Amino acid sequence: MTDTGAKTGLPFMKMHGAGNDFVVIDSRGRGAQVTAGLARALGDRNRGVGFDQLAEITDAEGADFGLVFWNSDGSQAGACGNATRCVSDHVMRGLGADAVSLVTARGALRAERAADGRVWVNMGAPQLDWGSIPLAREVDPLHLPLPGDPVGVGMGNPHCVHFVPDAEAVDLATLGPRIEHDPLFPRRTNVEFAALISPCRIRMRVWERGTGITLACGSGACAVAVAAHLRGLTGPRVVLQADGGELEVDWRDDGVWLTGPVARVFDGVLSPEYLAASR
Ligand SMILES: N[C@H](CCC[C@H](N)C(=O)O)C(=O)O
Repeated sequence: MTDTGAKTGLPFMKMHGAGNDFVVIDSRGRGAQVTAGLARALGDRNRGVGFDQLAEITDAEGADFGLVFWNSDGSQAGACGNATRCVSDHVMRGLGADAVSLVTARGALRAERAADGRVWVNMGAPQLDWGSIPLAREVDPLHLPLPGDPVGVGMGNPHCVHFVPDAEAVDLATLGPRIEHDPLFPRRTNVEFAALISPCRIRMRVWERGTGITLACGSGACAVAVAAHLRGLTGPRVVLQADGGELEVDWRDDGVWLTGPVARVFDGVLSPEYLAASR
């Protein structure tokens, strides 16, 4: 019988990458455990555990593992760079390896441990055509027809990147949800505000679709780096200074590589009563 945690509860890990925080549930060998209802309940920072994303590790054919991502509003996300890095670190430790292959909604990805302990993931090529981002109609993603002349970038999930002189001066809590729900984005969007510090350093702040303001966003960092390079502001390699720490992005021929710190904070067990009430 599949273990659903009804008797013994459901183990989880709490992790973060540059303050972008995650609950991770390992469902390998027992089938999917997470529902939209459980994601919403667990995402509540008062009545659950609290997270920016919930990542569920699954079995995957032809790869070391699979990953499914949930936002705290119960919606799914096609990509999550920082959770991918955190979970890859955990799986590499288990395997005693310095590289792993994984599968997400985006397709096959690869992650590697760097000599300094940070974890790289190749997030794949950016999606730069309006249909794949996706946008509601055929417009130029490099100059979206919205206030502030933002750039649209898909990294397996949609991003709307604004370049501003001063990221601190942006009213993210007001603008973020307004742009997230703009009709130009049929699946809503993640929203970034970025200020150029130098040709290899950018200050960024992010409003995440389905979650709100977060301290960092890996796919968002990739989207900002891609947008900045396409606009001729930076080279292909850039450091992104998020609220919770630094991420580094290197846009190479084989994809957009993202690295940064990873941390496993604690392990816990969701009680059977909580699971019964939340699923
Ligand atoms: N924190 C994540 C991105 C979450 C994106 C999610 N909010 C979406 O709906 O696309 C990251 O490190 O890439």
